[in-house]
Amino acid sequence: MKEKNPWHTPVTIIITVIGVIAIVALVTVAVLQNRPLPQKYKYGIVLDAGSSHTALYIYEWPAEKDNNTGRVEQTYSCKVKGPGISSYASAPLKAGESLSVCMQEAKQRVPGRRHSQTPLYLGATAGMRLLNSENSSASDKVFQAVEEALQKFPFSFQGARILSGQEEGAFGWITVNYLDDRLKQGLETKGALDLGGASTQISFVSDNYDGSESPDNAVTFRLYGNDYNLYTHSFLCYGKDQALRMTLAQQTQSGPGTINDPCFHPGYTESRNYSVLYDSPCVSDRKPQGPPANFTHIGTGDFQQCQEVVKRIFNSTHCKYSQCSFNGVFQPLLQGPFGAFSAYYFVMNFLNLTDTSIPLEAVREKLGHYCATPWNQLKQQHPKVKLKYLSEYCFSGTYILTLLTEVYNFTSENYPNIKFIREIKGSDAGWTLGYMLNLTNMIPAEAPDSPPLPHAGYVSIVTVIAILLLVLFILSLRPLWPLCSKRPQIV
Ligand SMILES: Nc1ccn([C@@H]2O[C@H](COP(=O)(O)OP(=O)(O)OP(=O)(O)O)[C@@H](O)[C@H]2O)c(=O)n1
Ligand SMILES: [Ca+2]
Repeated sequence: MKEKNPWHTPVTIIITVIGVIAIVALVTVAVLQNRPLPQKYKYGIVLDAGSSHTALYIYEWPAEKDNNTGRVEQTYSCKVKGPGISSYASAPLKAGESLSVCMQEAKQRVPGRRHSQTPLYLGATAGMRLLNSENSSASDKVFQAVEEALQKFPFSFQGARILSGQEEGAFGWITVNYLDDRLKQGLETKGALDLGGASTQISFVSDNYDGSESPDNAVTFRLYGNDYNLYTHSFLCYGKDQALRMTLAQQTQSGPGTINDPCFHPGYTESRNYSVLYDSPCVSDRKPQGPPANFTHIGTGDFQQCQEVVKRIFNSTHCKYSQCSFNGVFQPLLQGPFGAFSAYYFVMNFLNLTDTSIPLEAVREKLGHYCATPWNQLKQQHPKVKLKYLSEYCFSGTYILTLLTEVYNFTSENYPNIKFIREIKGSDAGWTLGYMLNLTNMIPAEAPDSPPLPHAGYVSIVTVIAILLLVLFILSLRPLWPLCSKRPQIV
C-alpha cells in the first residue's frame, strides 16, 4: 500500500495555504503602502521690494506635510526690470506696472488649481523706509499703486508693507539657519550679514547677549523647542549705494568744482550733479551752501586713502553701552560662523575675494592692486559689465572690508568664519523666505511630535511579527504531528 505523506492531512494543508496567503497579502500591503506617491505641492510668493530693485520669489513645499515637517524651497526667482519701487515716487502707477512681467511669469509657474490658495506678500525695505521718512504721502501712493496692481492677479494677496530694520535682520537670520537645517536640529546658529543698497543688517546669537543691554537690538524666538536671543541691527543709510553718497558728501562738503576720489580708478572722470548727489535723506542735511551745479569726479585709485575716507562716515566717538559698533549702537562680542549675502556676495564675487581663507593682509593687497588699475584697462577687461557697477567695485570692496574689520571688528582670526554666499541649497539667502515661514506659521515653537518608528520600519516589524505568530501557530499543532507521521499498520 502507498505510504501516505504525513503533511497531507486536511488541517495542515489548510493552515499552510492560509498562512501563505496572509504573508503574501502583508508583503503586498507593505510594498504598496511605501510606493512613492506623486507629490503635491503648495506655493507661496514673496516680492522683495529693495531700494535698488524688486525681486519675486516662488517657494514650494509638500502639500501633505505643511504641518511643519516639509521642507520649503525656492523654485523660481524673477528680477523686476528697472529700479526699486521707491524710485517711482513721482510716477507711482509705473511702480505697479513694473511688477507685471514677473507676476505673469509667476501665474504660469504656479499650477492654476493652486492660484487662489497661494499667499502673495510684498515687503519693502530701506528704499521705502527713506521715502516714507521724507515724503510719507508719496510712499503711500506707491503702495496704493503696487497693491492695486497685485490684486489683479489670482493669488491670495496678503498686503504690501515696509519691514522694520529689525524684521529685515531677523528674517534674514531665520532664512540662513532654516536652509542650513540648524534650527530643527538645535545646532549652533549662523550669523547673517546682509548688505543692501540703502541699509545693512547684522544679526547673530552671542553668549554674552541676553537682550538686557540695549533691548532694542533683541529679538527672541522659540523655534522647534529651542529659545534664541538674537542680536540684530539694521543701519539705515549704510547700504552700499547710500554709503557711497555719504562718502562723496564727505568729500564735497565745501562745494568744490572738482574732487579727486581715491575710491575710483585712475583715469575715471565723470561730471556729477550736486542736486542729484544730495537728493537723499542720508545726505540732504549736509548739502553745501551755493555749490556749482556740477562737479567733476576724478578717480585716483588708492585703496589706503579710500579706506580713510570711508572710515569717516562711521562715528565711533560716543557709546553708552559696554561696547559699540558705531554711531552709538551696541554690539555684543562676535560669535560663531557668519553668512554674508546680497551685495556682500555680488561685490566679493566680482573681485574674486569670496575665499575667506585668504589672509586679510592679502585681501587688502589684492584690493589695493584692483583699485589702482587704470579705468580704461578695466573697461577693456570687462566689456559686458555695466559701467556704473564696474566703476563702483573698488569703493564697494573697500567699504565691505572697512565695515567688517574696522567697524564690526572681524579680525584675522575670525574673518575666515565668514562665508560669502548667494544661496543655500538652491534658495537665495535673504529675508524673504524667513518672512514667509513666519507669516504662514511654518516654523513651530515646539519640536513636532513624531511617531517612534518611521512608516517603513513599522510595516516591516508588523510583517515579522505576523510571520513569527504563524510559525508559533504551526508549532502549537505539534501534538498532532506524531499522529500524522505514524506509519499505517498492516494488521
Ligand atoms: N550683480 C549685482 C547686483 C546688485 N549689485 C548692487 O548691490 C547692491 C545691493 O543690492 P541688493 O542687495 O539687491 O539691495 P536692495 O535689496 O535693492 O537694497 P535694500 O536691501 O537696502 O533695500 C545695489 O547697490 C546693487 O546695485 C551689484 O553690485 N551687482
Ligand atoms: Ca535687500
